[in-house]
Amino acid sequence: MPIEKPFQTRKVVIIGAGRVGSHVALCLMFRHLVNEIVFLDVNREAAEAQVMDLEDLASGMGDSFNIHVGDYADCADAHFIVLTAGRSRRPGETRLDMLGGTMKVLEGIVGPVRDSGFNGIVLSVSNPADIVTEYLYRNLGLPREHVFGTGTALDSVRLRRILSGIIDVDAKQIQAFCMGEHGDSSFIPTSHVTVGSITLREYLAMNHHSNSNIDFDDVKRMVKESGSKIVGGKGCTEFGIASVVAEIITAILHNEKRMLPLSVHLEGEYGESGISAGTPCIVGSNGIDAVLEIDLSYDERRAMRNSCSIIRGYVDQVMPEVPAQE
Ligand SMILES: NC(=O)C1=CN([C@@H]2O[C@H](COP(=O)(O)OP(=O)(O)OC[C@H]3O[C@@H](n4cnc5c(N)ncnc54)[C@H](O)[C@@H]3O)[C@@H](O)[C@H]2O)C=CC1
Ligand SMILES: CC(=O)C(=O)O
Repeated sequence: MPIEKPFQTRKVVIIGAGRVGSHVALCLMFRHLVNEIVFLDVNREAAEAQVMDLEDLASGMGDSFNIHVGDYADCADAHFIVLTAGRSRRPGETRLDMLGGTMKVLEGIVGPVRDSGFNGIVLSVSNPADIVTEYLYRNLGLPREHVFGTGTALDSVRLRRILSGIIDVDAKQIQAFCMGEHGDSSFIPTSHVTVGSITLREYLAMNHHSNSNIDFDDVKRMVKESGSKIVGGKGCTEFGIASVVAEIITAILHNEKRMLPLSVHLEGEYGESGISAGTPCIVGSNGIDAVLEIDLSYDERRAMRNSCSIIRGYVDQVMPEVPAQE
C-alpha cells in the first residue's frame, strides 16, 4: 500500500563550487540535511571535480547522496539556493573592494534564477554580503523572508569564540551577536550579551571580575581581524561560513524558530529601509519569521546608523533605483 504522505527529498543548488561552496556541501552532507546537491559554476570542470570528490566522501562515509553539476533549470524544484559565486577575498582587500567583480558575477546569475521559477529560499554568502543580499532581494522578486544573507552570522560565531576564550565559558553558553555590515563597520550590541541567561555584567561580578575586564573595543578588533588573518594565512575562509550556512538550513528544516543574526532587507527597522543589513531574526520553516528590532543604547544606535549608511552608499552606487516593493 503506498504511503499517503510521501517522504520528500531536499534539494539545494549551490551556485559557485569553489572553496565555500564545496564546504557548504560537505557540512550539509555530514549533517544529512539534504539529499540532492547541485553545483552551478562557470568552471564546469572544477565543479565536476568537486562532485567526484564529494561522491568519494559519501562512499567513504557509507552514505548516498545525489550530487551533480546542473544548470539553472535545476533551481525550479530546489528548496534552497546558496550563493557562493565569485572569488576568495585577497589579503589586504576589504569586502567592499570586491563589489565591482561580484556585480558582474551577479548579473549573469539573477536572470536565470528568476526565469527558472525558483520558489524556495535563497541564502546569500558572496561578498560584499549585505549589498549582494539587497541586490538579490531587488532582482529576484521573492519576499525578504525568502532571500537573505548570512550577514553578521559569521562575525557572531567569531565573537562567541573570542568571548569564550576571555571568560572561559563554552561558546555555546554565550549569547552574543554582531550587527550591521558583514564588514569593517559591524558592531557588537554589548548590552545584549548574556552567559546562560545571566547578563554578562552579573556573570563577571559573580566571578569577581569587573565589567571593565572585557575591553569590547579590543574584542571588536579581534572579531574584525579574524577574517583577514585567516585570509592572510590560507588564502580564504571556508569552514566557519560553511557551518553557519548549515546552522541556518537546520533552523529552517527543523522549524526551530531560532534567533540568528542575518542580513535582511530592512523595512523601517532601526529607522532604515532600502538596504539589507545584519540584525537578529527568528528563523523557521518559512525562512525569516520575524525581523527583530532590539533595544540599542545611544552608541549602538549610532553604530547601526553608521554601518547602514556605509552599506547605503554602495547600494546607491550600484542600484540607484528604489526596490519595486516600496
Ligand atoms: N559572507 C561571508 O561570511 C563569507 C563570504 N565569502 C565569500 O564567498 C564567495 C566565494 O568565496 P570562495 O569560495 O572562497 O571563492 P572561490 O574562488 O573558491 O569560489 C568561487 C567560485 O565561484 C565561481 N563563479 C564565478 N563566477 C560565477 C558565475 N557567474 N556563476 C557561477 N559560478 C561562478 C568560480 O568559478 C569559483 O568556483 C566570495 O565572495 C567570498 O568573499 C567567503 C567566506 C565568508
Ligand atoms: C571572507 C569573509 O567575509 C569572512 O571570512 O568574514
